Amino acid sequence: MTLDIHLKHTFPTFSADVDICLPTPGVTALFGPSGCGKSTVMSAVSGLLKADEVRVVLDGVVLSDLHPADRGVGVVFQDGRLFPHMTVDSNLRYGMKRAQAGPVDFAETVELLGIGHLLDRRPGKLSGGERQRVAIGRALLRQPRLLLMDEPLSALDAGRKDEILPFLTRLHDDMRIPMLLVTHSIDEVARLADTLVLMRNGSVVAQGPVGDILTRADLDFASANQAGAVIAARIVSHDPTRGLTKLDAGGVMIWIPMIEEPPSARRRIRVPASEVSLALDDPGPTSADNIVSGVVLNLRETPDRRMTLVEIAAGQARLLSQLTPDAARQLRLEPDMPVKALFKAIGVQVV
Ligand SMILES: Nc1ncnc2c1ncn2[C@@H]1O[C@H](COP(=O)(O)OP(=O)(O)OP(=O)(O)O)[C@@H](O)[C@H]1O
Repeated sequence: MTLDIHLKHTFPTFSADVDICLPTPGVTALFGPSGCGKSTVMSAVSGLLKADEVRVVLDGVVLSDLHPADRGVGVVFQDGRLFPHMTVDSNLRYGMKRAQAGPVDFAETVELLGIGHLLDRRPGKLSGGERQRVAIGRALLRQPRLLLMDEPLSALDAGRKDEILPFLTRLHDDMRIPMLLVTHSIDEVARLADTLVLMRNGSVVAQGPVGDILTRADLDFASANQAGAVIAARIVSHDPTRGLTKLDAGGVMIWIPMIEEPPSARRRIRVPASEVSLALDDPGPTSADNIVSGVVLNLRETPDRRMTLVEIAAGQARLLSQLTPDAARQLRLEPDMPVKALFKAIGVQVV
């Protein structure tokens, strides 16, 4: 099943020409610099923007042929936009009035978002994080076919983000509603998205599974020090004596600092490129808890020539290593070369 978006639109100083095909359900992140057209895509999908040319097809239903109110698209904005004169409970129920019957249940949503204790309050008496959770709840209770979230966390400080991210992760895991998420944060992408669409100047530069796109050495994440592998992993076992947990990440065994999750639990990990060193042979005693055998897929020097990015295939996983160009020359790296990727357990982020 897919969500297909075809969009052409020209503003006086900007044009968008976008073709996106996404798997559904799942979370897709639209990512790119300010002004590249992310919100324009969202507005065209919701029908808020009457685009010059637009076709949006969700699982065979041509949404763009429908009136915006009939599209079944839920939208969550940066600032929540709750009705200030209504309690949280009435804000939530407002969404339900126009909704068709659907799988989203009031009690479950309240529980999922942790807002049960807020039902009698008005939005003015909520924190930013609480307000955003209510806004997400209201959008969900409309039983949307598709949920659009335009920088839902960007108005919040780090503490509030940490408060709400686990709820979004649960949304991702528990609800099977396809979601489009605009974000500037690679951390949010790594935590929440399955698919990543990278935009620049009104067009799509790359789209595909998050793990594939973030490890591509030819994209610009590296310049911003944001490059790294995102890998779906399964917990294999714990080693309490070493204080480490072993994960199976696409057939590659990776050690991380011990976490309290039962074996078989699934977690995503992110291995930043800056954490990964390379060697040609087994390095002997080292502080790297992980020594992963792989093969160089490709390498690229960044335009400012300050670093070389090396993409490595290891099992089903892709790793990315960020080296100085000098180190890459010393190793005489080239595609198809076998290498060892070295990184510490504490360098791996569990997201
Ligand atoms: N209604 C409009 N009229 C004229 N120009 C517009 C309009 N809406 C957006 N634009 C222009 O289109 C371009 C893309 O805007 P858009 O909001 O889609 O970018 P964005 O990637 O979402 O940016 P940001 O990350 O800053 O939110 C910008 O140059 C913006 O000025």
